[in-house]
Amino acid sequence: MRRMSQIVAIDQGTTSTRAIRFDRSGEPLAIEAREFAQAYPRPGWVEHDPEEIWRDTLAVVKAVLTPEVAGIGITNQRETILLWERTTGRPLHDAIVWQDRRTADRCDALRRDGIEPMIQARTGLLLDPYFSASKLQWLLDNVAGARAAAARGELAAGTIDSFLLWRLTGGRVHATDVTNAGRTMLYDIVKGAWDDDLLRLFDIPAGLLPEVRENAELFGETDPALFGRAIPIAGMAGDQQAALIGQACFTPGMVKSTYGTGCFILMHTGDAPVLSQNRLLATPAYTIAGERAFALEGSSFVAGAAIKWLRDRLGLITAADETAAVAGGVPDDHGVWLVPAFVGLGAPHWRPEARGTILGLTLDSSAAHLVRATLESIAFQTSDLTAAMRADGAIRPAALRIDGGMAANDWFAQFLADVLDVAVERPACRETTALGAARLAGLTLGLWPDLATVAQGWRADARFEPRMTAARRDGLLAGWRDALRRALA
Ligand SMILES: Nc1ncnc2c1ncn2[C@@H]1O[C@H](COP(=O)(O)OP(=O)(O)O)[C@@H](O)[C@H]1O
Ligand SMILES: O=P(O)(O)OC[C@H](O)CO
Repeated sequence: MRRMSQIVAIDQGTTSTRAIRFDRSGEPLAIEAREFAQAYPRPGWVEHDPEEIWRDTLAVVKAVLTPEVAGIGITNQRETILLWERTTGRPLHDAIVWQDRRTADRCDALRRDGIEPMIQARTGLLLDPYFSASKLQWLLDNVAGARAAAARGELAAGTIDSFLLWRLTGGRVHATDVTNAGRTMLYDIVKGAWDDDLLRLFDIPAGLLPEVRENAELFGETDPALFGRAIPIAGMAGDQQAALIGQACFTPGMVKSTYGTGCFILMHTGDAPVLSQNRLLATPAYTIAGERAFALEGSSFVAGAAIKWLRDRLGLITAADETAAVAGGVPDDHGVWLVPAFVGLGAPHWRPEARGTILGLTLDSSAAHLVRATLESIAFQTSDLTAAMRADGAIRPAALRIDGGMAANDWFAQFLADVLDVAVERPACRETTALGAARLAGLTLGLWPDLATVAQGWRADARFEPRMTAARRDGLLAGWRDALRRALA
């Protein structure tokens, strides 16, 4: 019999569902991906069809699965929430996606009631429709029959990890992990438990929620009817925390930034949460073998989504990877500024009502200037987040480790290093999020003995040193602040 020494990671992201098979050295051997539909039923609303996500998950896992696979790790877009029937597994409604702003008024009302300090102290989060709690309350209040069925104990709620785990185990396991629980706004990250006061505040019956587990443990086994055998599901984490693990940021002060649909920068802060004074989030980074780690997070909602918008809505490019050459083909942005507040602004502003803004157009502004301004804006947003981290006491990191779809863009990576005045490193394995989920499952199954061994497996393939003059950097950042002020006005 061949040795089972490979792991399949399921990476259920905002725009695609992927499965990647990794070998014992953390090398990706096979990858299968499916893009899926984004539904925008009203302005500011974003939904996903859970059945489509499930079909894609099955298809991508089947495409990469071999007899050598010892286990599965799951990582997922965070906060996105749904309700399903316990008996049939049938979702009651489309999943409400993390970008969805429909509960902005509810969050405003709670802020006016002075609830935010209590929420921050317990959950590390700030009052914003981004998190799951107000979305779950919306589902219970607006889907016909949902509240009554929940009261009868007929429903389960969960983030996408939890839904996939339920389906993969044939409806036997209703669990989540500490990183996903930490994004619901219903979980006390210090006590490590669902919070009764928050459940009451959002009117959510405790019986709806999954059991919360550590990140590297046996969550269950796949229903043999799905893949022909029972495969252990041995690791789980939200995608940004999985990327932190895939980037081997295991010691306080290490920092990674992921540029997928949005941009999420996480700094390891050790074994206790650091509550931000500068509108960042404190969030569980991972719990492994009883050891808890926390992170300080800056979340901005739009990164690659802006590139997708240039391609799909404006038609200025035909493929995302054209943007590097287009931006590099003009000497500067020609005074064009874009503030990518397409779904409001996340950290450190938290303004759900803000909308995208373009400034500084003249008759000789070109498509290339707008493409360049879009890439620049994503680096400027990162700069605002690292400035907030410094204001919270973080020391300047030795380097910023980047990943996600946009990290492939050399022009962007160089501009980011220039604007931050920090070296930017890109790992050899670009599928960092999936690698993190694979590492978790491999730790459970004994493929890797500990985090130190995992850290030895991290390699950079490119390093971008800052080379912009301070005067130019300061000028650009002053221009960005002015554009932001106008977008927020
Ligand atoms: N070379 C590139 N330059 C800029 N953006 C890119 C490039 N390649 C991919 N992207 C963007 O990255 C995003 C996809 O990244 P990915 O990490 O797969 O996202 P997600 O996990 O959120 O679905 C897309 O929005 C795409 O527009
Ligand atoms: O789909 P991504 O990779 O942009 O990640 C989404 C985040 O988890 C949202 O919090």
